[in-house]
Amino acid sequence: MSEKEKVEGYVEHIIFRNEENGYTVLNLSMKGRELTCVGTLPMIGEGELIEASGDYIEHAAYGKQFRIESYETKVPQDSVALERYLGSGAIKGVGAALAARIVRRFGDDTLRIIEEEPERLAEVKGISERKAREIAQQVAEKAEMQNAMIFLSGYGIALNLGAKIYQQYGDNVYRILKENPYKMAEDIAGVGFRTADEIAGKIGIAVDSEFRIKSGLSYVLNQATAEGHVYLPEPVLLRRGQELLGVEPERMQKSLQDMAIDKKAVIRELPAEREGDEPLRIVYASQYYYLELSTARMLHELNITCEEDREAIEKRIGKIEKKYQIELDEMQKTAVVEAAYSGLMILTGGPGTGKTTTINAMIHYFEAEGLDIFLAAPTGRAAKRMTEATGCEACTIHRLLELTGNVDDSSANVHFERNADNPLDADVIIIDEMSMVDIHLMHALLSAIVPGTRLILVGDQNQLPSVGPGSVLRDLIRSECFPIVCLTHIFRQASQSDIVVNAHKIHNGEEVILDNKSKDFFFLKRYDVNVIWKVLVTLVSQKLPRYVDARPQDIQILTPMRKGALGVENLNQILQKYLNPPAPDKAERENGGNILREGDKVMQIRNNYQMEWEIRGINGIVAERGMGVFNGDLGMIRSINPYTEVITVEFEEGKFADYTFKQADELELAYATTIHKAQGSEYPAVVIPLLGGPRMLMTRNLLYTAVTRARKCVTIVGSDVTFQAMIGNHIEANRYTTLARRIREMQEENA
Ligand SMILES: Nc1ncnc2c1ncn2[C@@H]1O[C@H](COP(=O)(O)OP(=O)(O)OP(=O)(O)O)[C@@H](O)[C@H]1O
Repeated sequence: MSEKEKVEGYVEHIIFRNEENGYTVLNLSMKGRELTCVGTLPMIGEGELIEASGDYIEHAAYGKQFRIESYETKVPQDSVALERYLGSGAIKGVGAALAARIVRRFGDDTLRIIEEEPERLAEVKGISERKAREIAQQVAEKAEMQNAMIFLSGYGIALNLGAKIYQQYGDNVYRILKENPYKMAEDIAGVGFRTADEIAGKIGIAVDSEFRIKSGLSYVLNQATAEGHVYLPEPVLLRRGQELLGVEPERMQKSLQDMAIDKKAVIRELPAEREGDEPLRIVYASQYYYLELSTARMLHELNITCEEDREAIEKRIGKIEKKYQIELDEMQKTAVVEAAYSGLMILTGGPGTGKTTTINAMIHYFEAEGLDIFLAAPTGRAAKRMTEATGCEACTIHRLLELTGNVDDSSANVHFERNADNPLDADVIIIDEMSMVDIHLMHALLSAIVPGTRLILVGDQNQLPSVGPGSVLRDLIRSECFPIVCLTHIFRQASQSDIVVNAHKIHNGEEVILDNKSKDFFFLKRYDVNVIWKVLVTLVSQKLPRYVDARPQDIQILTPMRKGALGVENLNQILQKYLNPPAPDKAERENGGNILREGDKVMQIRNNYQMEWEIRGINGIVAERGMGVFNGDLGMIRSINPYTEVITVEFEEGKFADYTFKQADELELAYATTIHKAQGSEYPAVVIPLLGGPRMLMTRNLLYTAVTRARKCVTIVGSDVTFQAMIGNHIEANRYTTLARRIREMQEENA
């Protein structure tokens, strides 16, 4: 390895800094000479003196630069530099003028005074004794932090991570790292088991250390929830643990017991499936055990029967049918009766079986009773669809529960204003698209509902399960503890639609005829990726917009995967190239390796409840303002302004939202999206490229979800073999959950 070069100088100017990873470009002033340096220096401020080592590199555009690998800040020695350092903003409450006065008073002795006799700073006009102590403390803290960073970098910890670790532990950092670096995985966002394990390896923590095993097992349980499981069977946990840690199962079992004693894990037994077998031990990360348990308890409490006269209910339904000129079939009527009777009821059914019609009848029924009804769905798009279908305002469940604070994609760490202390003030709550609700959200929802409020849960249990852990809707149905109405009849209008008919066939594993005689279901057999790409472009840009009378951006390509030739990432590159190529009048912005360009179709990829939008009328006058752009919302980039660093996106209904360049990572090109992402959404026309893929992914369920996203037309482009294989592939990624069991236990206990 070549000898590292060393440079020393003052940070003259910070040219650029990426706040997320601390990557910084700065000008270093070195005895009259200036040098551009680059590197990870998250905490360095202008005016600070640093000694850095690294090497010189030649950048194609910017010329000679110094690449910093490691550095140390130094306290400046001469009074001019010291004045600069103190006044640079590095010390809170000391500006340039005050720094000048301090240095004028103490000259070259300034530093010694600050370190050894800080009370004397009060001799300077404008500095009280208290402030003198504060300044001294800050200087000392900076020095301590510097030492900690040097210590951490000794274990290969990058500076930005080091800063986070130091922020969390302060002076305890030395003790914690030497004793149990795995604690970091629990305490610090961005440090997982693997990072902690790597550091532990360098520190020399034993492979079979208790801390390591416990942290590893917690990590495995956590990973399992990311796959949708709520618990793991002990043998699965130990096997995965062994793969991760390289430790024998017997050794891990002991740690597992300790975790249970420490309430980090809960161990339970499931009765053996076959007589004579041992019961199966299962392990939960504690919070999930209690999530299920209290969800089951709250469901049980809501599950009451209202005192209503069946005949009177049916009479009222009759009146509604007359008034709204609908004729409900027997099952639909039963659903409305059950809804009137029950504290909690479930309505399920596939596409076109009349769920929406039934919801509408329920709404009319309860409205006629003078009851307050709230409607909600798990995603913004699903809520919008519910609003359109019912003519009543529906919102997201998060909004219903008045989410506050920071939102990430998981529902795990969010705070809701509506909860057990401040429950929802409604007589009836109807939730649509229940298949997308995970155990966290269900728990939060139930916490905000008091017995006496009717809860009606509507969904299609054959859609893909929720992204988050649990399979709530299915478990509720499986428990057989609640009134359920399952609609199965496909109504006349719906039965003329091959989308609906084929969706049911796919679900039942029946053969789908691909003769292209349909008006709304097409299959284009193509087996060459290059050809498929071309077909997709023509379909989206020319054929389908005409066929379904929609704009090209309303045609949605849905693909099973993110990676690969027909994955989201690649398809978006190709479609962008053809549908929205670069042009001199179209501004662009690079975003995480991709280009965002004026005219691009984009998707918001996380819920942002704080994002402001406005609907602009003629002449740009604002007609309406609001907040919130949601995961899955689709829009078009209308402008990119490099000077104000703003990207303006027009979402559906003419809602304009301004993104700063920093917020651009909430946007993704959306010519193609994954089928998973499209859950709960509908589009006029859907195009599905299919050409092989992993068997675990290419399931009947996935195809069913994709097909049922289309309102007017489905076109599948690719291999009929893959298509048929998907219909035949009924493996469902089984989720380890015990909600149904807990519900039944709750019912038995209270019987
Ligand atoms: N009782 C009924 N009599 C006649 N037609 C009906 C009846 N119920 C529903 N329909 C018709 O069947 C079609 C599908 O109904 P609806 O939209 O309520 O079903 P859905 O289950 O919500 O479907 P999807 O999940 O696909 O939105 C609609 O055209 C609707 O008008």
